[in-house]
Amino acid sequence: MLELKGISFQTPERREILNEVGLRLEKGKFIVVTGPNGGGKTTLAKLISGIEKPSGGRIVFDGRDITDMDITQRARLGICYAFQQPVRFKGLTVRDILELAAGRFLREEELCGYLMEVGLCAQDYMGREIDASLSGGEIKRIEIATALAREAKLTIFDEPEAGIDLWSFNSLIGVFQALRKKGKSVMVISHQERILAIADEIVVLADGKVVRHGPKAEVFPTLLGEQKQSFCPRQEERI
Ligand SMILES: Nc1ncnc2c1ncn2[C@@H]1O[C@H](COP(=O)(O)OP(=O)(O)OP(=O)(O)O)[C@@H](O)[C@H]1O
Repeated sequence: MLELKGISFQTPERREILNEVGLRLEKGKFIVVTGPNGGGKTTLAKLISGIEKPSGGRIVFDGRDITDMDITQRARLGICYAFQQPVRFKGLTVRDILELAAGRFLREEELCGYLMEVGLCAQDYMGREIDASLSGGEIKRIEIATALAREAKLTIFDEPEAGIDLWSFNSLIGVFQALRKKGKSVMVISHQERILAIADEIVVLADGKVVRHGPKAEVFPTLLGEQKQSFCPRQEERI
């Protein structure tokens, strides 16, 4: 359903962030992208969602070349990106942003359903404004509920575990599993062992390249070994 063909990205200063990344994500799969800080994971997510444009390569989604499409066109095709740092929208309520995400009016039981999935009581939160009065964890959960309401074919979560407590973390795992059950594709950028453990596939991105990609059973054990050795993508160059 999603195919990245030789995707490269350079900064305006011509620093290479991604170098000919090739990747295939099948429908209904749960894929986790991991790797050292600064490896290019968020950049990859921005390229898929259309926030950034690649300096080389093509992106194909559901058989269509989307490389030149903007973020809105890609969202219409069913690509949703949940940000690492959720956005606060002054003046809009939780109900408003969930309805904006769904693209229609939502009945109370639907709102309840989305908010319950992230452990929030609809009665308490529906009318709340998305402003500084909400805690970081609440904002994060609302962002995840918004991603659910979009019912996108592909949802990309960037470090969704950041800043949420253990209880919410458990419901986050439930959210991923629910999406997979519905046949949706999910790409999660994460360093979290428990998220890696439920992946169908794991991609390791380091120094702008895919250094490993395969079924969880193959990649996960090697990853644990690498973490213990304090993984360094440039190790070979240093030897
Ligand atoms: N527009 C830009 N201009 C300059 N440098 C950039 C730009 N975008 C990304 N970078 C750099 O590219 C590298 C990769 O960034 P990216 O955010 O994709 O990494 P990441 O793998 O998501 O890291 P982390 O695990 O720390 O979130 C970083 O060194 C970052 O500073």
